[in-house]
Amino acid sequence: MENDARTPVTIVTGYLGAGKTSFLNHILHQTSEKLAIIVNEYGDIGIDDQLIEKTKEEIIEINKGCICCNVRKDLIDTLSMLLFTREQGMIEFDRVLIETTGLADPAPIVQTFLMDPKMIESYDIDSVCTIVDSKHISMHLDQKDESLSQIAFSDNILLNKIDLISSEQLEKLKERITKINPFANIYETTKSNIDINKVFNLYSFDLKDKLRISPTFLHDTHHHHDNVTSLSLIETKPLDLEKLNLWFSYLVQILGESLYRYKGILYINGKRRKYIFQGVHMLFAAEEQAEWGDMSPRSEIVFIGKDLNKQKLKEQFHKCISR
Ligand SMILES: Nc1nc2c(ncn2[C@@H]2O[C@H](COP(=O)(O)OP(=O)(O)OP(=O)(O)O)[C@@H](O)[C@H]2O)c(=O)[nH]1
Repeated sequence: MENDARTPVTIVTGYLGAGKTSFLNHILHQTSEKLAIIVNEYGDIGIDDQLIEKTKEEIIEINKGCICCNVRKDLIDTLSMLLFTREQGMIEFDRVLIETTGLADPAPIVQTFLMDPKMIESYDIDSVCTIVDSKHISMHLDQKDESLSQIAFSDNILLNKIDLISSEQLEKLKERITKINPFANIYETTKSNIDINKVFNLYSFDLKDKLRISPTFLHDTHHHHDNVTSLSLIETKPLDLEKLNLWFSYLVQILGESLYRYKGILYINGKRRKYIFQGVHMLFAAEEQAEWGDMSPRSEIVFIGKDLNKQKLKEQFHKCISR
C-alpha cells in the first residue's frame, strides 16, 4: 500500500489438487516483486477430528477460551525469522505469499495477521485467494467444512479447471459460491491462469473505502443447503449508534465462532460521516469515514457465517433503527 512500510501478504488456499501450484507459477512468471513463499505443510495428513487437528497447532486462546480466534505460533516464528534476516541484509523480499495445504482452514492464518502486535506492525494482508477445483468442489462443499471456510474467507475465488465442466455446471457453481460469499471477486480459469493485477494490491482487509457491497448481492438467498451462507441487510433509516454497539458486542460474543467475515457501511443518526466496520470471527474493527456528500445515506451490512439465523438477525438489526 502507498506510504505503508508494511509488507503485503497474499494467502493462497484451495483444496488438494485444485491448482495452487499452477497459480504460483503464473504469479512468479508475471511479478516483478521479490516473493518470500511460505508453504504450509501442517495438517497435511487428513485428520477428520477437529480437536486432533487443533492440537497440532499452537493455539493461543483469547477472550477466555474462545477457540475460534487463534493465531499460528509456527507461522509467527517463520514470519519473524523472515523479518530478522531481511533486517540483517541476508535476504530481500517485497511480499510474502503463503500457500496453505489443501485441508487447512484459513481462519487461524488470517487471524495471525490481525491479532499479533508484531505481525500487525510489520505485515498487511493484501488478499486471500482461493483456488477452486470446479469439477470436484460441489462434492467437497457437501462434505468438508474447510472448503466452505476457504470460500467464506476469500477475496478472490478462481474457479479453476473450467475445461472439465459444462457451461450449465459453471453457472450453477457460480451461483452456489456467490451465495456463500458475496464479497469475493470470482474468476474463471484453466491452469489457474490469472492476470496478477486482479489478485495483487487489493488490500481487502483495510478499512479505507474498500467496501464492495454490490447491489446484486444485496438480496436474500433461499433454497440451498450449505450451512455457510451470507446475509445482507439494508436500511435507509438512520441507526442508533448505542444500540448498534450493544448488538455487535452481543453478536461477536455469542456468534463469533460462526461469523466468518462481516463488513458494513452504516448510516448513524446525527452523524454526517459514514461508519464502516469489518470483522473476522470475534475480531472486529470500526472506523469513521468520509461524509456522505451527494450520496443518499443508507446502511448495508453483509455477514458470512455458519448456520445464520437470518430472521433473528434481521429482527435484531431492525431494532437498531433510531426511534
Ligand atoms: N484439466 C485441468 N487440469 C488442471 C487445471 N489446473 C491444474 N490442473 C492439473 O491439476 C493437477 C493439480 O494441479 P496443482 O497446480 O499441482 O494443484 P495444487 O492445488 O497445487 O495441488 P496440491 O499441492 O496437491 O494440493 C495438475 O496435474 C495440473 O496439471 C485445469 O484448469 N484444467
